[in-house]
Amino acid sequence: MSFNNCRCLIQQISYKQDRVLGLCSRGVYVTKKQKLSYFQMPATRKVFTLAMVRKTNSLLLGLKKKGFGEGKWNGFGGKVEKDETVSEGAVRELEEESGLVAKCLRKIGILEFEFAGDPVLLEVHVFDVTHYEGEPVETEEMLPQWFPEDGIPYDQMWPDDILWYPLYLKGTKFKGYFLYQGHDTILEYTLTQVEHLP
Ligand SMILES: Nc1nc2c([nH]c(=O)n2[C@H]2C[C@H](O)[C@@H](COP(=O)(O)OP(=O)(O)OP(=O)(O)O)O2)c(=O)[nH]1
Repeated sequence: MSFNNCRCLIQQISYKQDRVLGLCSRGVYVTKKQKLSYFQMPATRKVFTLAMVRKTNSLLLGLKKKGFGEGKWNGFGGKVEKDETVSEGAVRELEEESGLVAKCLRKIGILEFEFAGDPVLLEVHVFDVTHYEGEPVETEEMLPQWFPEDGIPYDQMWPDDILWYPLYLKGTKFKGYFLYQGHDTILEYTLTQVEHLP
């Protein structure tokens, strides 16, 4: 375990006799005495998939009709279940949410999301899908629609999307970390191009 699991905002205040060292990304004030035990506590990690479906110069997005991310346009995906691999989860979620059956998946990114005050870290594996069978259909969760690559509705999407879509669209693999306050504000982030992904 390392201290990297916890990222501190520079917000130093005094707290009783002990000195508060920072406000952890999980929204908890950390004192010197608490530092070791708290910083060594890893976030609960949940693994998700996100399938990006593409054809020439167009991208298929779905309007999320309910649940997490409701009202936002996004790729298709969800939680990976215990008895499946990440790729199997990506294929299953894409079919459940859009009716499409992926014939070829290429992993293009890994994104991590934390929300201040929430101990859960979301690990999202992003896949490019250019070969598939079927036609997109509206499902309980998503309303699919094709968008031209130069007309992506970023103002109705997660705020991080406008940062990493350009890498995805030019075929660059990437890794990113985003710390959110609520669902609309990015407090801090890192985004890097990588050669290989696990
Ligand atoms: N583009 C984008 N996608 C995101 C972000 N954060 C985030 O979780 N996602 C993706 C990952 C998943 O594909 C999806 C969330 O999955 P979900 O909550 O719908 O999962 P699920 O269908 O298994 O959940 P459930 O409703 O069945 O409980 O949103 C983000 O900031 N940007």
